[in-house]
Amino acid sequence: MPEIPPPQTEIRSATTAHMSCRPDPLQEPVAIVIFGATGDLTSRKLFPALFSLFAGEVLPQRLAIIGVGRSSWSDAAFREHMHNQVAGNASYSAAAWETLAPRLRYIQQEYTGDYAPLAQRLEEIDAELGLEGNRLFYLAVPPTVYIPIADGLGASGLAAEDHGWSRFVVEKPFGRDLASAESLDASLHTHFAEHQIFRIDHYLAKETVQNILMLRFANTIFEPVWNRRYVDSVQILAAESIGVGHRAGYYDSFGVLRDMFQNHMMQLLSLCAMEPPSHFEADRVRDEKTKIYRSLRPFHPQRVQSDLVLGQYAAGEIDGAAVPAYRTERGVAKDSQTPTFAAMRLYIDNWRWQGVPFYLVSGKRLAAKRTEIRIQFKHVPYSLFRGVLSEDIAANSLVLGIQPREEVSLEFQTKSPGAKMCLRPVQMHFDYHHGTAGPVLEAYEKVLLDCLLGDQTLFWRQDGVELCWGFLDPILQGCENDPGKQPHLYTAGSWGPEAAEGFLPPWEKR
Ligand SMILES: NC(=O)C1=CN([C@@H]2O[C@H](COP(=O)(O)OP(=O)(O)OC[C@H]3O[C@@H](n4cnc5c(N)ncnc54)[C@H](OP(=O)(O)O)[C@@H]3O)[C@@H](O)[C@H]2O)C=CC1
Ligand SMILES: O=C1O[C@H](COP(=O)(O)O)[C@@H](O)[C@H](O)[C@H]1O
Repeated sequence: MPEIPPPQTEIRSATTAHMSCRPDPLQEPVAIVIFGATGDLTSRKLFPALFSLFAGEVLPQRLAIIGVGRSSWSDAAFREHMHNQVAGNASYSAAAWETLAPRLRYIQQEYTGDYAPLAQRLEEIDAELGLEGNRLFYLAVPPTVYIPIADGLGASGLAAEDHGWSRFVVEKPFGRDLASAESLDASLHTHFAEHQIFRIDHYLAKETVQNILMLRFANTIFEPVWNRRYVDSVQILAAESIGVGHRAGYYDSFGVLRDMFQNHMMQLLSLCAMEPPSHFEADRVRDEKTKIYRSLRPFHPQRVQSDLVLGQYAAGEIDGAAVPAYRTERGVAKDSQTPTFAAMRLYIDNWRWQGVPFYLVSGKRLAAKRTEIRIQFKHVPYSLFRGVLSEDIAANSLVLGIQPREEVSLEFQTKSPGAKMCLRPVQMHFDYHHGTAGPVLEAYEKVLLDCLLGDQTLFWRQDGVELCWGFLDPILQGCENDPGKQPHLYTAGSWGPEAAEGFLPPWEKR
């Protein structure tokens, strides 16, 4: 008998048109001013991304990367620290470093202090390097100092756009509830106009996340079935194997709902559920996302019990290594009730999605790092193979893999070769990296590039931020005021608490 080929079909790239996807070199001179330059985000993400863009000849030649912080670092210490962050990277080039290093400067600054000396120093660097007054202020600092920094920049004239542009980039969290998000926004708008404010969600810069809109709206075959008639459920999973690390102080007062759901999970949800915008343009795209947030069915108190499972990791093992319980992590309260896991079933009250459950699941210290979106289609309405097939016909699913592999796979049924009518589930599989002409931009490279281009398409707009807080606030209050809603413990290295099993079946096969 001939050997049956493996049940996997690979799709190859049909064209090399994506060659033109390499970013165009930026011409406009700029000073990139990073507040919190001595911190974790700058070291691990921002500087490596900037270095990679510079080595790839995307950043302009007339450039300064200016670290700002309370620590008394010198330019030399800043350069040495940043060099250590990139020296071992694949994109490292000694020649690029030699060219970039003189463009790195450090300025000591109290965040609540007088910003006149900072403004003066920026003027001097600007004049020295010919930066034409363009400034990107990136806040890689704890959210408690967002407002003092905005105030300082405003008071010293650095928010004004009289000579060149001035942009203000903030990391999440944008507040910790609706009221604080509104008040943060009001403070920022005292000094900056909306077109100057870039609210980052680095998930939007991940390749496969951007691909959701391309897949849906650059093809005709998916959209006709992308609705309640054919879709049984949509499952959005963002699983992490890491714990809270050095961020316990922040995390223990925020928890998974504020840390992952208010932002990344809501963005993934809206990209899957939104209507096609009339144009791929920042406000048209964000208008459609906003409509989804407005259509979220509110969580009544009973639904906090039935449609939400919270968890917190207990000690366990991941990849053969022992992992401590959340409550024993440094910086976490010994009796902490902060959830590190949540599984939520929500509904979108509009014509397209009426009755279709969306399952959102995210947690730390789970069995693996995996972010994916599964569009689970309905079963065939009627089987003409009854009595012929011994097994049930599995429903189709389309899986958009975001991490660790960026891929798309469609699962469907075929006949197994042979004399009998036997089912064979197969996958059509597209690996995002297959046939790619150039390196895929890392998320922070894309974020920084778009900030420099002034393109807000992949950034939050304040109405979306507020609508998502408006949806989550009653849930958070319901959980925090209900002693019966304490998180279920789950073993680190598992797929979450047993109580969540019904939310994203079947866990073990993932
Ligand atoms: N790290 C990450 O992976 C991610 C971080 N973020 C967000 O980015 C921002 C920065 O995060 P991260 O780099 O981890 O933060 P860090 O805790 O490393 O702090 C960054 C810098 O801010 C200054 N700083 C620290 N604590 C205080 C304080 N209480 N008051 C004033 N300044 C302080 C310090 O610089 P100095 O003392 O020199 O002034 C520090 O180096 C946060 O808003 C975070 O939520 C978002 C996504 C991922
Ligand atoms: O914003 C955050 O995201 C990370 C997960 O990001 P990823 O790109 O590694 O998936 C998460 O660990 C962190 O708690 C959260 O603040």
